[in-house]
Amino acid sequence: LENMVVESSYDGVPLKEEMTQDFIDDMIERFKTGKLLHKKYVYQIILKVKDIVYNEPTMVETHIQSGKKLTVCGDTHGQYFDLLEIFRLNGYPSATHGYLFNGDFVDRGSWSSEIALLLYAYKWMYPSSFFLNRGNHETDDMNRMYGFEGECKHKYNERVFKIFSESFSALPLATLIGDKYLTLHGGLFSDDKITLDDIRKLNRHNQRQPGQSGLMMEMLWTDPQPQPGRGPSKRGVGLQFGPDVTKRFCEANNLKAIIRSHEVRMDGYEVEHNGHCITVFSAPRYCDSTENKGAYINFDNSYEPEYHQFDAVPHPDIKPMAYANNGMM
Ligand SMILES: O=C(O)c1nn[nH]c1-c1ccccc1
Ligand SMILES: [Mn+2]
Ligand SMILES: [Mn+2]
Ligand SMILES: [Mn+2]
Repeated sequence: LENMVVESSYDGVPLKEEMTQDFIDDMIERFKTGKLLHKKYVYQIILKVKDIVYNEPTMVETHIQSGKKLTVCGDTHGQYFDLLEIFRLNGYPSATHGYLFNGDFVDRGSWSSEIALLLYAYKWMYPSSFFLNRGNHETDDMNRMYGFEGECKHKYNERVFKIFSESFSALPLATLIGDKYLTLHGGLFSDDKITLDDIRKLNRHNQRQPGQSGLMMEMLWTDPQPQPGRGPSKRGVGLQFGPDVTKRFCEANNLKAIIRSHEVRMDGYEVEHNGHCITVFSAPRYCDSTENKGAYINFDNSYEPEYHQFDAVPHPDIKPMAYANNGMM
């Protein structure tokens, strides 16, 4: 990596030892116009963020200091122009304005590498106020089927996908906000006795992919249901959990609510389970087809959720799944 040379013909801002606002600003514009980053910088960003997130706990804990803000976003699914719309409406990430992206950054939408690299650049720039939870689409099986692997190979090369995959396996699985809100991509568990400590103690590094059972799979795959108790998942993996499951979990762990994503909501968000289960989804007009809004949630140190909805914005004429290989390899 060190001895890779960036040709003098490369027209982008250089990246040296540290991430800079200039590099990020230039990157945002390059991606808007269909340009790529130099592979040297792509490797550098992914490997740096893999190192940062690898050393974070499986459940990251953060508190919001007075005068600061934290915005929680859900699935973005490669919809780069809609991600920029969030920043345009709500403010770009900064030292006083943190963001938490709650999984499913990639797949489906055809600007997945742009989203992943921009989120990673911000994680490098603001490692203690910019947070990333792993989603079920930060996994090899989904990336093979739903476009991210094909997009990486088309725009960069196979090695870029491989190191993205390694970085996804290093991502935390949950982030606790102010000891009050547990954020995770999917939802709760088949076992009522699971506590925050069990999540803290989960060693995510000895299991790269979530598999078909266990705590990691359930955190990335489960969905809420209106009926009490537990039910079968419509997805063929995981389960559905009812309002009583959520109530017991929040009471046992002194939480106000869980904040999860993983499912489209027509309003971009939905407060369910008597307020103890919040779904936030940030990919408006999902896959250019569902007429859903996107949403994000702003918190300050009052820890009162402030819900914001937003609409999809125009994007260059590249369809969703443009680089998917329809499962053939
Ligand atoms: O791609 C999606 O919509 C999605 N987002 N989270 N999980 C899924 C999904 C899609 C197909 C099959 C199973 C899960
Ligand atoms: Mn605390
Ligand atoms: Mn999703
Ligand atoms: Mn998902």
